[in-house]
Amino acid sequence: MKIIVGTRGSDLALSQTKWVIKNLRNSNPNVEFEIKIIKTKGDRIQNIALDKIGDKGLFVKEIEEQLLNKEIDIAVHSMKDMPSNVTDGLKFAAVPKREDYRDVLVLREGYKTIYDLPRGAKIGTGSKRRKYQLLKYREDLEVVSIRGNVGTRIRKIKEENLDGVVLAAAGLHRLNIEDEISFYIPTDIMLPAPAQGALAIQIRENDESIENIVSSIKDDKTCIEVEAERAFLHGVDGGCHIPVGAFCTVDEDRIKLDGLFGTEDGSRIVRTFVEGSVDEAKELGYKLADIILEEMKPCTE
Ligand SMILES: NCc1[nH]cc(CCC(=O)O)c1CC(=O)O
Repeated sequence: MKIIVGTRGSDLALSQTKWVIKNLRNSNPNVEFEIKIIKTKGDRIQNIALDKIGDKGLFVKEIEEQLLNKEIDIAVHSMKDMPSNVTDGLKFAAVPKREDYRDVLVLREGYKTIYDLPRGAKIGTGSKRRKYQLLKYREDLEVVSIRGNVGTRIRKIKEENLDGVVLAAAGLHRLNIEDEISFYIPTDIMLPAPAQGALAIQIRENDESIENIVSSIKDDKTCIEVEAERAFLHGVDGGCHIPVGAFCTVDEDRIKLDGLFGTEDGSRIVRTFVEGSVDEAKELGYKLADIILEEMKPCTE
């Protein structure tokens, strides 16, 4: 049996796809895997800020089409890039073990932590979630909008004379460039994006044989975390034009889910949490969304 695995062509996308295939091979030694690189709209448009393109699933649409057309059998994405509405005819197979969930700072030479940054330091990020949480913590910082894949964003520290950039730890770990990380931002300062560090393995809805193969690399704890965080994302109807963060921790049979949601201009940001049983991960995500939306109400009416 041969399985065609579709992915974007960025270094990060390829390294995570190879990681998935390596793990699938271990538990399915008789299956052959082949990588197919697919270019998406998000890869083609490089010069516009993501929140200005305003298109959910910018990095996934072309890949999903090939999955539906059976040109590929599996698609590997970063779960945090996946829109909260699932596409008809497709589903996510079991989620494998999550990488580091945290956001990190990559700083220019001379700075080691967020506490070293001088007044007015220039930090690059294209994400409103990162921007408004940074400013909430340190309103003197200057946040500069940047885009591009991980390597490009790190190069921009020198090219655009920044003091640092915010990135996901998971990306740097997967690219084996964790040496670049200066500082892991604690979650009380910065809540990660829903499902940050987790992978999405997407398959056709009724493809049982592929589903069985993929389920061999399922991680139960990650599945619970992702379920809760993405239910929250769905509940607030978040996309990349709005600041949304979520982070679930599992402790035996209990879970705690932190959520953050704000207005597009960052004038209001609400962060709170709920706790409950691991059996109600999804319900807790929606419950937290309701609580936060209720708290936001006075300013939207
Ligand atoms: N938005 C792009 C993107 N999608 C997934 C990751 C990192 C890996 C992950 O979170 O799974 C990144 C880069 C980043 O945010 O620094």
